[in-house]
Amino acid sequence: MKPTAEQQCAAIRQQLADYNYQYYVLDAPTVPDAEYDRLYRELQKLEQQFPEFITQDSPTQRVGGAPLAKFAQVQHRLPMLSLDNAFAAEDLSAFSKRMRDRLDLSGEFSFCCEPKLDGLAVSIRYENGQLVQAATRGDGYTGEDITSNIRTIRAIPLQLKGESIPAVLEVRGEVFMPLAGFARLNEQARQRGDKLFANPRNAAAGSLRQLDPAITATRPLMFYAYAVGQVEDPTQLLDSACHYQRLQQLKQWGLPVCPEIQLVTGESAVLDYYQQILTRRAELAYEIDGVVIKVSNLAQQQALGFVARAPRWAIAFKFPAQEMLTTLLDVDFQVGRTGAITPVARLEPVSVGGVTVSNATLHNQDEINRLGVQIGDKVIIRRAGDVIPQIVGVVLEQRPEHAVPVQFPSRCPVCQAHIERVSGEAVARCSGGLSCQAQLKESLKHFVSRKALDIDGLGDKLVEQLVDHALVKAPADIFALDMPSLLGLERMAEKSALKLLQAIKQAKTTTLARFIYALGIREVGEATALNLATHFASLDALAQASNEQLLAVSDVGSVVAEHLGHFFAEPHNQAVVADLLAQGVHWPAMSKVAATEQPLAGQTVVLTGTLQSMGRDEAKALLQRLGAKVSGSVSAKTHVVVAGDNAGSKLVKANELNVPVWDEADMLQLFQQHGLVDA
Ligand SMILES: NC(=O)c1ccc[n+]([C@@H]2O[C@H](COP(=O)([O-])OP(=O)(O)OC[C@H]3O[C@@H](n4cnc5c(N)ncnc54)[C@H](O)[C@@H]3O)[C@@H](O)[C@H]2O)c1
Ligand SMILES: [Zn+2]
Repeated sequence: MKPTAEQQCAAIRQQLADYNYQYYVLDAPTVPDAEYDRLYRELQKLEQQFPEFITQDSPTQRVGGAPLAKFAQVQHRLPMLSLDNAFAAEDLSAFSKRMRDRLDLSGEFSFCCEPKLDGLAVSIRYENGQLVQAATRGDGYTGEDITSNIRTIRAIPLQLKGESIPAVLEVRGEVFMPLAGFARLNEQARQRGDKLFANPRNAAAGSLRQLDPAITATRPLMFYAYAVGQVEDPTQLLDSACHYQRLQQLKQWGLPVCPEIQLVTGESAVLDYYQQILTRRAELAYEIDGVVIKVSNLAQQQALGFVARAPRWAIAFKFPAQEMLTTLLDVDFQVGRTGAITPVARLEPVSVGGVTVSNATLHNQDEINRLGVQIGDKVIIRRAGDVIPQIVGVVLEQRPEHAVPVQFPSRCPVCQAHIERVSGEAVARCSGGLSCQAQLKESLKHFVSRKALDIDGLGDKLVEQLVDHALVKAPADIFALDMPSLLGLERMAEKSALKLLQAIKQAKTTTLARFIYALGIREVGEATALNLATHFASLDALAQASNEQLLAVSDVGSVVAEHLGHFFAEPHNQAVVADLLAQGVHWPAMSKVAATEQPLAGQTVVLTGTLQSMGRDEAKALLQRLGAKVSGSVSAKTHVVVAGDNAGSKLVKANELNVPVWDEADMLQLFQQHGLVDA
């Protein structure tokens, strides 16, 4: 039987009450705000249709949650209310129209536009400029006494400064946790194996509502004031001000106020503000979930007054939610270049922060265990700023009966080799090496990439085809490719095959640094490869280097040294290298310059423009071997500027300052003289 409207209302109210309790009292919500908001709107709609079913305790009529008994209680002299929400421009026009009708006004409103900080509301009471009490919002009428905790937040003055401070001033604002602090706090918790905070709001609420203020003191909390509550002020300074001016006044008394706040006229300016803040959302140091639009004129505010749980003169214009609920459809296991197995969540596509998300990384087995996630679960996806989407939680209450635990494979899904997990490391790896097609493909993609051997026209798709057709089983096979084998591939015409063979031939001439990088040794990036090349000057010297010799290279620590040692000790890798050399891969010989032979010692050199014979980094490394300090900007202290093609302002500056200028040939000549490159 279909439930009646009254039963439906009751069921939603109960569900929202549970969510409220988890969110406000426990500081541990189980569903994203967007899910709460969806259900809330459903209730609002039902209640609009059937006003007879509205109850006093409906979440649409009340604010927040009951204060925790473990804190002393504080009665708010003026209630601390919530805000109505707008989700689209239409909601904003409706808001303006409602107010205009009520006030019988035809002109535009002055709106104070403020970021909607995602933290928790607090009230701070100053008497004669001294902080005497602080409280949470609680249920809007009664809050929790958190005075000692608030006193630990350095941004909040204990004593106001300046002139005409009211006898009593109740400041309202948001306590929140900046994103950097949130990331740090969670990283520490992860290292200790503790539970993580789902988002900065929960972290702020959980940190502030501690019985022990010493704990609060260690948490990176911040505060911005956004309103004035009760005032007793013989000078009546605040009475004649508008809301925006009041905030400016609070700032003068030493209270932090958000610098993004703006006073604007009319609705279209509000939309501009919304857009502008939305564009900059990811740049802000703290999380916001929208903007708050307030009528700034206090007489108008007064005339508009309040409804059940929110003022009529303000609205929260929400941004697209950064956390959404969706379903985990499956987990795939991807094999990376070094064999690392990464579980990837396949999700029911969902729009998060304005972008459709259908995959999210699950990192590793530890992460899966920590989340306790099962296939079929409802999961919370978070996508904040440019950070890749994450699964931050599971809604256990909504786990379906058919949910199945995620089975981490014991064999590589591609080559069936054993998966190894080094104790103390979170990563599991396929032990197949280059005999694993997945690792082979990723290694080859790396091998031919721009900063490695840089083979033009050998893109990812083609690499996969070459491996799938068994034309390439190791990097050296690339150099054995010929016309007939290439023409056997789909969509490969003679002309492009010819071009590709040409590019492959050209790539045989490379540099030692590129070659080392191309080998894909773990944690040996471009910069490290270059350092190794300049330091050892030959592949043999590098391959035979002892651990101590490796550690002597700048940028090489014990982990990298160990990876290098392992790599070159492995017969399989020795064969890969030998085959490449046998195929004619080569590079200009480099001789090690004796330490005494440093003709550029003590000189500052600036490189500018495009070089023809080598990259900027290579030139820099060679200059450094000759003793030069390579700098990025030209000054009177510069000894030489090396100008390649299209040199611009640095060359102009060098000429202005009479700094000697070399062209590329001058530099090459010096390198040749010292045997750094072939003549
Ligand atoms: N996930 C859950 O289970 C769950 C449960 C309950 C509530 N919630 C979330 O909380 C919302 C309701 O909470 P609420 O009543 O605190 O309302 P709200 O967060 O939507 O808006 C009111 C609050 O905004 C804050 N605020 C931030 N910047 C402000 C500014 N410049 N001026 C004025 N206020 C500012 C204040 O703390 C104020 O109390 C819901 O819409 C939902 O998103 C989620
Ligand atoms: Zn494998």
